[in-house]
Amino acid sequence: MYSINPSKTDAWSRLTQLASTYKDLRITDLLEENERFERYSLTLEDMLLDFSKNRVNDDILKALRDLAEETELHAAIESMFAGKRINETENRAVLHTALRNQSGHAVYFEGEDVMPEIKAVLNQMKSFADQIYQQKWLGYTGKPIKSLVNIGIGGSDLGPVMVTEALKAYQNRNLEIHFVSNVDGTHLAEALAKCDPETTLFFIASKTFTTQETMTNAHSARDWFLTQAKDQAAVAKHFVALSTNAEAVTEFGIDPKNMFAFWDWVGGRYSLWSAIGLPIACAIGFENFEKLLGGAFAMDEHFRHSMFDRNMPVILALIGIWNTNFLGASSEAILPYNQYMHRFAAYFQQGNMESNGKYVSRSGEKVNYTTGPIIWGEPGTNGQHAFYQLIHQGTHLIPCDFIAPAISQNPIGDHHEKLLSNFFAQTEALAKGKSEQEVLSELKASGMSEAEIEKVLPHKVFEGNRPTNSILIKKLTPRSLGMLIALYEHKIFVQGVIWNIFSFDQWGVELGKVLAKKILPELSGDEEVSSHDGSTNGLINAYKKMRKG
Ligand SMILES: O=P(O)(O)OC[C@H]1O[C@H](O)[C@H](O)[C@@H](O)[C@@H]1O
Repeated sequence: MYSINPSKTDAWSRLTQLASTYKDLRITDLLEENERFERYSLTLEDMLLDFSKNRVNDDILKALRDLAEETELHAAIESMFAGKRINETENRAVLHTALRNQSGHAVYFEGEDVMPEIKAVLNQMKSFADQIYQQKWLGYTGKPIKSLVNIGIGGSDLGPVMVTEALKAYQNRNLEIHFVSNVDGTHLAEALAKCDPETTLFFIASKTFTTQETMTNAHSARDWFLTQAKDQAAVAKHFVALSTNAEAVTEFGIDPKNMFAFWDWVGGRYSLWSAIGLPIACAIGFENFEKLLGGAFAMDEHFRHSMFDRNMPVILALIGIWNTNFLGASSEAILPYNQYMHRFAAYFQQGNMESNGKYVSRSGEKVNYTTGPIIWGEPGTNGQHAFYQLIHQGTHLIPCDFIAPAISQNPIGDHHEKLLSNFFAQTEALAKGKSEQEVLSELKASGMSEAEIEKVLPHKVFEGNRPTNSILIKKLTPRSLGMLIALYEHKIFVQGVIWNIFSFDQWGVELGKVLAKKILPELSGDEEVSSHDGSTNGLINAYKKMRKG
């Protein structure tokens, strides 16, 4: 892939100038512009993206689009969809979009259409998911499966957890689903305490089938199962594997018939669309899983074919770049006003931070600009009572995405109106703030003394001018969720292209893994350890003393 330093482009110089020309741009003034909302919002099906509450105007947006042109975003998009090996440091293509390609057209990788093998796995998933969803799959004693346990971590956990939680309204409630990711035995123990081996099905989800946490949990789960079942042959009815590594799956003892394959051109954090999505399909039914894929496909088409000025992922990405590189934001909050979406921010924490948390450019040099922001968030309104204080009055600029469905799946009294009134109020408050004059007249009207007013006044003033995007969807359905996820995936992709980094590798997670492997044998026995730095030796030796009880 080509390497273009964005900071050397004409657009970047212009954006730097614009940041100084427009340093006093106020969102409230911008919102006075004629038809700002109409011009600064986009719709796709039932999804509305309002980006009008940002510190951007037409000049800035134009320069941002020029930046996308100069960094050859068009070509990059085509390279991804065309199955080029854009993940260069792992020499892999990036084709999660093929997994949800419902166009009926071929997708080629190295001259071969990948769609037949994708369809074959989807069919295998369908027939399995149907049996689980309809509770026709029987365990070794003839009882139907009731508990589903997904054992996986990172991309083999966060996507399935986030989606099954988000789509709980579609779940077969006779099934219980548990997710075990942490190698902390507590995670497995607590899940197994709710399960009966006769009616439990384990999904061992690992792209590589070598991840320490997952394999440890998988072996312990199998031991737990066999303690009761006592028959190796029973494993076939209770363990399935979701992986790219057929050899390791067979070695673990899972029947190849019970393996659901995917391919090395599916990145872990982009894998919920693949066999990794099997627990989702089992929980909500395969038809709903297909609708999820369909929503993502609709966003893929929009992303691939829309002009940059009408392109939701591109707009979100460009505004993010403006906030990060020209307004100095280092973090972004994702705030869904929907309790079902409580793992959405955590999911995109991995999506963003593993993808764009890189300081080395595509040509191998250290970058001279900021790349991926820190991503975090919690559902509204809970966050309002926890961390919004800092977003409103802290010293950091934290651009926020607010997401909400118009229709609740649980319409109780006026809960939803109350929820939505907070959703609208927060973006308004963040933009507008509260001036000294407003606070002053309020305090005067309350009858407060001059001295008291002087004391509290500065604390009650809100500068405002905090940028937000609002995403409204009609209802949280498999389709709209699919669209939303793909929207953020493509935003991350666009930003990685412009920042000139490789978004699809994750070498940064390796070092700690390697060191942990080295330390593990040192933890057995009571001998003092001296092979590390003073702090690490001290900690290990203190641990050895403490564990004696
Ligand atoms: O699916 P697996 O091969 O078990 O990998 C699970 C996870 O672990 C790795 O360390 C990566 O950081 C993640 O991107 C990946 O999703």
